[in-house]
Amino acid sequence: MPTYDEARTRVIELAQFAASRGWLPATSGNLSVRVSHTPLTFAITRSGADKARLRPEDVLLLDADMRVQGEGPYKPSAETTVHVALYQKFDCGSIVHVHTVYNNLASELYADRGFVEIRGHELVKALGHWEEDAVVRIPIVPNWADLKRLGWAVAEAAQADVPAVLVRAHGVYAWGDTPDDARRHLEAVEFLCEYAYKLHLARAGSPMIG
Ligand SMILES: CSCCC(=O)C(=O)COP(=O)(O)O
Ligand SMILES: [Zn+2]
Repeated sequence: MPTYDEARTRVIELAQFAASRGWLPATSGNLSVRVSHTPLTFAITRSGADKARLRPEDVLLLDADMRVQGEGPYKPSAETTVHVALYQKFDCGSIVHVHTVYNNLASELYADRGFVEIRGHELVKALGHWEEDAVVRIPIVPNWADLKRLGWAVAEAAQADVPAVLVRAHGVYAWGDTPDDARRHLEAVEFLCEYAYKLHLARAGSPMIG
């Protein structure tokens, strides 16, 4: 388990990676790394910070009741409720949340179905699915304005074998045992959302594509 200082550094590295891809526009997104299991503590970005330019003081140490440990002027992410709900459901070590055009488009396109389905695509291996002809369903939940409700909804929809949940017309939460795992899962889900959306367009434009 990392120390708070190490977890802060990992959070900043994750944010720099996501920002380099344009996945944290206009101060959106929040990122966290677990520091301890029992009791749960984790390092998470402060609310409203520009995640592309995080300073160490923009990453706060919190407990399971979302109380900031230590002194300081900053409030934790407004979406800390989702991080706590996921840490409590899974034994994961890191959670990343980003807003992108393709995860928004895929969530909107398949909102009524409640999931984005990926069939027989190589990149589902990055999500831990190595079986032949794997079918992976990434759940979609409504974008509840009540953030406690959003946290419950994401945790309820989250499946142990698919490390991501889409929030309709908002963004995606992805997680993993380590910050590197969370990052890999995020990259795979972003790729697959773009693929699912473009495949839908291609099929609509050309009945030859099955
Ligand atoms: C300007 S983005 C709206 C809030 C949001 O969805 C988000 O991810 C960032 O919220 P935070 O409180 O973590 O800064
Ligand atoms: Zn958000």
